[in-house]
This record gives sequence, C-alpha cells and structure tokens, in this order.
Amino acid sequence: MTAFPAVQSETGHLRSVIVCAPGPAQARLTPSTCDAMLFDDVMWLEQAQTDHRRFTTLLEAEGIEVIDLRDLLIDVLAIAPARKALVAARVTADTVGIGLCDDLRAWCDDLGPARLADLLMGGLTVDEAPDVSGLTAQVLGPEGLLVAPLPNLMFPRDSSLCVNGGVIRGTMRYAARGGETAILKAIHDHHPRFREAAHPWPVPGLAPLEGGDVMVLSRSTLLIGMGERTAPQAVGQMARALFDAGQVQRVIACTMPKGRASMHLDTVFTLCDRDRATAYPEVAEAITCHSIRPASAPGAIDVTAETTPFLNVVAEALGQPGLRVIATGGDRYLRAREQWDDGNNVLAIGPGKVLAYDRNTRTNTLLRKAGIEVITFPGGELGRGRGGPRCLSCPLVRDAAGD
Ligand SMILES: NC(=O)NCCC[C@H](N)C(=O)O
Repeated sequence: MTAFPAVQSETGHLRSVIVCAPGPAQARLTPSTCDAMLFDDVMWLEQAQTDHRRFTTLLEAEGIEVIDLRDLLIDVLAIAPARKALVAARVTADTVGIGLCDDLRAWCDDLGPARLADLLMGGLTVDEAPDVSGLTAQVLGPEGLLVAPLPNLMFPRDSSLCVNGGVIRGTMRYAARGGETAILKAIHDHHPRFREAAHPWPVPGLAPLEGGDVMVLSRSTLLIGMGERTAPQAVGQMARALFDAGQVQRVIACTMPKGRASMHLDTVFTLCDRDRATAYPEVAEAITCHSIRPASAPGAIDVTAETTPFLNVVAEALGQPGLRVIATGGDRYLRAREQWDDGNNVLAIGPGKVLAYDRNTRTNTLLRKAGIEVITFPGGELGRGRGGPRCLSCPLVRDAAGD
C-alpha cells in the first residue's frame, strides 16, 4: 500500500484522495442552526448521499483510490491511544460540562469504533447520552448538543492539506469547524498509512489557515489565498516551517477580497491543466501577490511584492508563457450565480480533465470549448454548504503537473 502523502501539483494524475460522505452530521442541520454551521440551507440528506456516491463512483472509474474519512477514523478508533486522545479532545468540561465529562468519556470508551466515529462526526444530544443530569443537561434540554456535529467534514479540503511528503492541519477560522482538526490529528498521528508523513507544521498557532486557500503549483511552489479565511500571520509561519522542512522554496501569498462567496481561493480560481485555469474575473482581477522565499538568515523569510497581475504571477510560477483562463460563463448575473454555485471550483483528476457540478452549464460549456474534459455530477444538494468538487476532496497522492 502506498504511504501518504505525495502531492506534487494541482493537475497531475490524481491517485488517492480523501472524501467524506454526508451522514449524521448533516442530519442535524435545521433552518435555525445551518447559518452557525456555515451552511446556507438545510440539506436533503438522502439525495446528497446519492450524489456523493456518484462523485466517488466517477473518481473510482478513473482508477483513483477513494478513501472516506469516516473509514480512516474507524481504523484509528480501534487504536487505544488514538481513541483516548480523540475522546479527550471532543468530550471536555467546555463541551459537556464538568459534571458529565468523566462519565461520558468512560461511556464513549466502551462504544464500538463505528458508533464512536458517528458520534464524533455527527454529534451527541443530551437525550442520546446515557443517564445524564446536572447543570449542562438541564439547561440544554433533551435536544441540546453536548458534542457538536461537524457537517463541514464533508469538505475535507480545508481541515488538512498535503504538500509533497508533508501533511498539515488547518487552523479553522470559525468555531463550527474547530473540532475537525482533532479528528485529522488522530488520523495523521496514528493511521498506519500516514506513518511516513512529514509534519512540517506540527504545532500551528492561532492564526487561521484553511486548505481551500492552498494550491500546490509544483514541487517547489505553493499558492495561498488570504481572504475571508486564511490570515497572513499563518502564511508567514507556514512558509517558514515548509522552508525549514525543505518541502518548498517559494510561497505566493495572494491578498483577495473577503466575502462568503469567495471564502477560499479555490472558490474563485482552480487549475484545470498545467497552463489552463478557470477563474471568476470579478474577484481574480482584484488579487495581488507577494512572493515569500527563505532569507539568508536562518529562520527568516524574504517577502517581495509582485508587480504583475495574479494570473501572470501564477503562469510564471508554473513555468508557462501565459495561463489560458476560462472565465465563469454568462453575463454578470449568470457569472455571479455560477461562481456562487462553485462553477470555478472544479477538481482536476489529471491534465485537462476535471470533475464539475452539473448545474454550472455556462462555465462547463466554456471549459469544454477550451478543450477541457468536463465530467459532471449533481451539485444541487452537495453545494448547500458552499463547496464544490475541489472542496469535497483532499488529495493524498498526485503526480507532478503534466504527468
Ligand atoms: N474550499 C472550500 O471552499 N470549501 C468549502 C467550505 C464550505 C464550508 N461550509 C465553510 O464555510 O467552511
């Protein structure tokens, strides 16, 4: 079995990927809770599951190894120290209250790995817990959540990322996603397939960094968006850690407008081939770049403001004379709608071949006209959390660009 990770580009052949099918966590979304959980609407769960299966079937048909995060979690929950660490991270005095903490941890410890995985991902209400009483339970009431569900695990792109042979966990901007990293940490620390992984940024600080902002342009260069989610303070620290670990030599930090529609760089720009990309011009044209490189003093970084537009900087970093950009399709109204529905968030599965949501018909047509092979699947339900095919996936093994 291949050891993880080995990610050398955005568009080389994808070999192995993490996904996370919708399940119990999304069943907790209601009109009054979905906003706080970073979803724009409740989800028709059964349809979302069917559509997600279509997505994974398409990946598998391409010979890509598809691993569900829940299965990785079940594997590590069979390992006693991993289980203990994870239960201790998710069942705390701050989540369940001081009176319940010890009893609930002991109860969790007796659950089978699959049941415990569902609890850690899908949450736990007061009436699902055994014989609970005390202040927290009484105040929350029977339907109150003792352990929060993590519906955004469905977008595994953000809570961890792989750069060459290194694995990095995100520091999530919003509390609704904070619990995801404990699950990823248990997997990275204990899963046998991650044993070889380098951990170039093992103790991230508090500054937020999310994987949807990070693109592996090549073995030596990363592109990182700094918009609504990732902060420059995190980018500088991560760049230095990656330079020290010898993982990359240049990080291009991209300042972009902050907004829900453009929360991560990959919501407005994704690469489809070594010299072709799709972008939402209204935001992409407003991006400015700084290049970060190792400085001569140990541990220092060198920062240079780029003077050319974002897309030119990316082309130069890819070693291309120019980048052929396929803009979001339609007039400005249609463009805004297709960008919102993740039209520019495609997943390259190999050079010039992408997975895309079916609903973005104008953008998909333009991609096809530009020679990109576009394979579609339904995004109506999966997109309710504002994430497209790239967000639904976290590559573990991907060849260099053009391979
Ligand atoms: N890379 C991405 O753009 N991921 C989509 C994340 C959607 C999720 N509901 C969030 O707001 O974080």
